[in-house]
Amino acid sequence: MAEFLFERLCLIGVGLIGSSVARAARAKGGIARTIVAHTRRPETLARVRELGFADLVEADAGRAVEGADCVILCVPVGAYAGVMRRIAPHLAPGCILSDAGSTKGSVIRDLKPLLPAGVQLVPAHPMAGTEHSGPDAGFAELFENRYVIITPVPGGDPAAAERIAELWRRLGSMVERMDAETHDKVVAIVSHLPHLIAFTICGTADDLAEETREAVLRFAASGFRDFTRIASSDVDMWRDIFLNNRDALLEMLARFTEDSHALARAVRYGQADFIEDRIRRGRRIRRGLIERKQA
Ligand SMILES: NC(=O)C1=CN([C@@H]2O[C@H](COP(=O)(O)OP(=O)(O)OC[C@H]3O[C@@H](n4cnc5c(N)ncnc54)[C@H](O)[C@@H]3O)[C@@H](O)[C@H]2O)C=CC1
Ligand SMILES: O=C(O)C(=O)Cc1ccc(O)cc1
Repeated sequence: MAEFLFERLCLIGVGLIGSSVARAARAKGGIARTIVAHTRRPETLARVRELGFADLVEADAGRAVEGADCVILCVPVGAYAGVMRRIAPHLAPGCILSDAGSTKGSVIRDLKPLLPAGVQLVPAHPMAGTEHSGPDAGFAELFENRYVIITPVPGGDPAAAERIAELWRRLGSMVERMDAETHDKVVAIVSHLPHLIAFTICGTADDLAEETREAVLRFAASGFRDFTRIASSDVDMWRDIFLNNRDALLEMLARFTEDSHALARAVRYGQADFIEDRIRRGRRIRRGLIERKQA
């Protein structure tokens, strides 16, 4: 067996996710002989050097990917096409190009047409994260016991997909395979819609505080506080997710809106059974997650 899974692992973007991959790869060992990190901004470059989770830090994206046998894009999904145009001429034949983006249909749409011959695309999405961003926010244990969804591209090399699966297993994750369309629907309901609701409810409460000139937010109880954690997430990342998972997100929002109207109707007409049933369902789902150690 080879000493390392990859000789040269290049991370394009080393915020929460990219820096956690680097930290976890270092901590686990045997994953990459050399870790190269690319960041655009000079301040981040200096900070990444200081943090020391990469062997090489490179300001030029093209130079960063040269000679890499695995490149992982860890930037907001709206930046993919631009990044790909810069790196494509420098990708080595035999290289595996993967990513950590939260949408998958758009990633395949933006990367596949620019893929050089001999480079394999293996899109992936770690279902792990926090509301924090930037290279200081990452930690080696982030992917431990969390799912990673791989969405292999039609006609892609199964051996390349297996190497990316192996990478994530070695970082501590459980790997599932899914087509991109199913992935986008699943994450629209479990991740993207909850964020949309959190951003919205915070705005609604803020408007109310202004209107009543009362400190509504000062008395925020724990339910609201939980929403504010989610709503404090990174602006660029979430703008790009919403714009790049538009259809699935709008479909889930329409279903949610219908269901919330049904509950509103039950409240209006005093239908206690209906209300109780909805609350019980929520409790059941939470219990299920706790039993599976996902909450
Ligand atoms: N934050 C989270 O909880 C999770 C995020 N993801 C996905 O992972 C990716 C990275 O997210 P995070 O690490 O959380 O974001 P982050 O904001 O912590 O890091 C992103 C990094 O990319 C850099 N960047 C942005 N545009 C760039 C460009 N055009 N060229 C080069 N660098 C650029 C930023 O300066 C930043 O350092 C995103 O696609 C996101 O959707 C996936 C799972 C969880
Ligand atoms: O912090 C949270 O609650 C998250 O939901 C983290 C997260 C954000 C984006 C993803 O694509 C996956 C996980």
